[in-house]
Amino acid sequence: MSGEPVRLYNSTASTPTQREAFTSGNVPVAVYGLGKMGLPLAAVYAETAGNVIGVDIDPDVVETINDGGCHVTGEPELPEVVADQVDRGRLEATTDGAAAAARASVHVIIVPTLVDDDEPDLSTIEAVVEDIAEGLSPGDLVIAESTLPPGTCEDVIYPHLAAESGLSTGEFGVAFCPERTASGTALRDIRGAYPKVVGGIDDESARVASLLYSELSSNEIHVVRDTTTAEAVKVFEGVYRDVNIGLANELGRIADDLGISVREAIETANHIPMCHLHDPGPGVGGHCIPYYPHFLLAQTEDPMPVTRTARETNDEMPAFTVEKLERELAASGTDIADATVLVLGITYRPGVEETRASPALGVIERLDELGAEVVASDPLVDPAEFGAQPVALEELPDRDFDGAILVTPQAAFDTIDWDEIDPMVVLDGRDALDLEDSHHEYHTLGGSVADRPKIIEGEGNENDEVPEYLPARNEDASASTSRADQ
Ligand SMILES: NC(=O)C1=CN([C@@H]2O[C@H](COP(=O)(O)OP(=O)(O)OC[C@H]3O[C@@H](n4cnc5c(N)ncnc54)[C@H](O)[C@@H]3O)[C@@H](O)[C@H]2O)C=CC1
Ligand SMILES: CC(=O)N[C@@H]1[C@@H](OP(=O)(O)OP(=O)(O)OC[C@H]2O[C@@H](n3ccc(=O)[nH]c3=O)[C@H](O)[C@@H]2O)O[C@H](C(=O)O)[C@@H](O)[C@@H]1O
Repeated sequence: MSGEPVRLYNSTASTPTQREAFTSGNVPVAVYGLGKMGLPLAAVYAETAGNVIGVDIDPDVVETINDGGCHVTGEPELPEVVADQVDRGRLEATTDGAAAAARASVHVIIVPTLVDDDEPDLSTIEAVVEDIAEGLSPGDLVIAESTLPPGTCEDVIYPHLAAESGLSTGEFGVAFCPERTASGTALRDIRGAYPKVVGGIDDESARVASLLYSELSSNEIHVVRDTTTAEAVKVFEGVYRDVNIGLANELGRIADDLGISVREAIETANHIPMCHLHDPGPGVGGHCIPYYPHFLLAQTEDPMPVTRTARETNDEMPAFTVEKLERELAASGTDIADATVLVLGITYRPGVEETRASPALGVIERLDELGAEVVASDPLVDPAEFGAQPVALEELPDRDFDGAILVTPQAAFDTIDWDEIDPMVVLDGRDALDLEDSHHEYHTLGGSVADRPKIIEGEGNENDEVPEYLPARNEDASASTSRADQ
């Protein structure tokens, strides 16, 4: 970088000149939070603009990155990109957020927004805002990528930055540009798997953020009216998922009453575009989906019964799962209080080293309450840290279990030779095992798609395309019907 940092907010330079300044490293970018999302984001900023200062409060994280290492696991290509960008001096890390803020002219917030007793916890966000404010200069842009309760940028971040920095609003910009990324595909997602949503506290903030993300991402930039709308987009995506998982779990729970495989019915129903039923399971984990509904529930007087009930349904699933096993054990003459139960999978999703709100925690807790001896296996975390006795997969044939619950289908579980393990009652929470014909008593949550629908090829419709279903926003039903007949 040559000389003073270039500051883009309120810049009068031409757009090509501003783009050139950004991509040639003259717009230093500070990224606050170098975790599962922050490090991939910092890496893509570095490969795009070549002048990134990553900030994390964890000195081990900072040291690892400055040594060219990568502490985030399960992200293809990330270790190589981080090593290369650090080696070329395009990415560095520090624990000093204020010093990083003083050097940067774009500040990106990607630290956790958690929930404490169903109330959003913005303490981490506010700590980062304090750091940024110490180094904020006229012409800077602050971008929040952490998922936030709608209204946070406008009511908390923007005024807080102005008050703490002494700058007046209009001298610096704030934008909300949500992180639409899932662990395991972070680089692909950030580089453009999905359109990038941009909401500015003012038009100039939206302009600068759009310019930056049109360089980072190959996908469209969707500019919405303001930061609150952008915050709502992200939270709504998460609430949509939580509500639909709640519906899937509610349908899965009546599989036995209906005497069907609900999963087979779901897979078949999902062949039409107006149906996108999700998967039943033992619960909803991670520090995102279980939290996002509370970002709305906590800030409206409206009871929001659909959102609230789905959240409650998902929260009940770990206990429901254990009580289903309890019933099946009792039916085979075993009292769960005298049982030894194996729990397979503790992280919230396969291959992701994250246990926050994992259904396994509720499963272990409920088994414990019922008096069972709980043994568990997970290749990514130590079960002993979660109240279960660890067991290695190779030991399973030598152990005596009354029951087992599969919570999270880690890839390593494919190596289990179930024929070598003494018969037990198995409850497969994710339809991940194939034990129908084994010597175990096998049950699932919601049935199995082993009995997939038989598809008999048709002649195909005239234009061989699945007809559009949802009428476009401004079209009336007749127009859309005629479209559907096309
Ligand atoms: N994990 C995911 O799948 C997605 C997460 N998000 C959003 O991104 C946020 C971050 O998620 P992850 O990266 O998964 O979290 P994470 O827990 O993996 O990483 C957070 C990092 O921030 C650091 N940190 C905490 N306080 C800090 C501070 N005051 N200053 C600087 N660094 C600090 C921590 O040391 C940690 O390294 C989430 O809370 C969510 O809002 C959005 C999309 C996907
Ligand atoms: C709307 C949406 O799909 N959001 C994604 C989600 O990713 P996340 O890593 O939280 O995983 P997830 O696939 O939603 O799973 C969350 C939890 O829900 C469970 N789950 C998921 C889907 C399903 O049909 N049934 C089900 O029980 C999973 O087992 C897991 O315990 O949340 C991310 C986020 O915002 O943090 C987001 O970027 C991702 O795109």
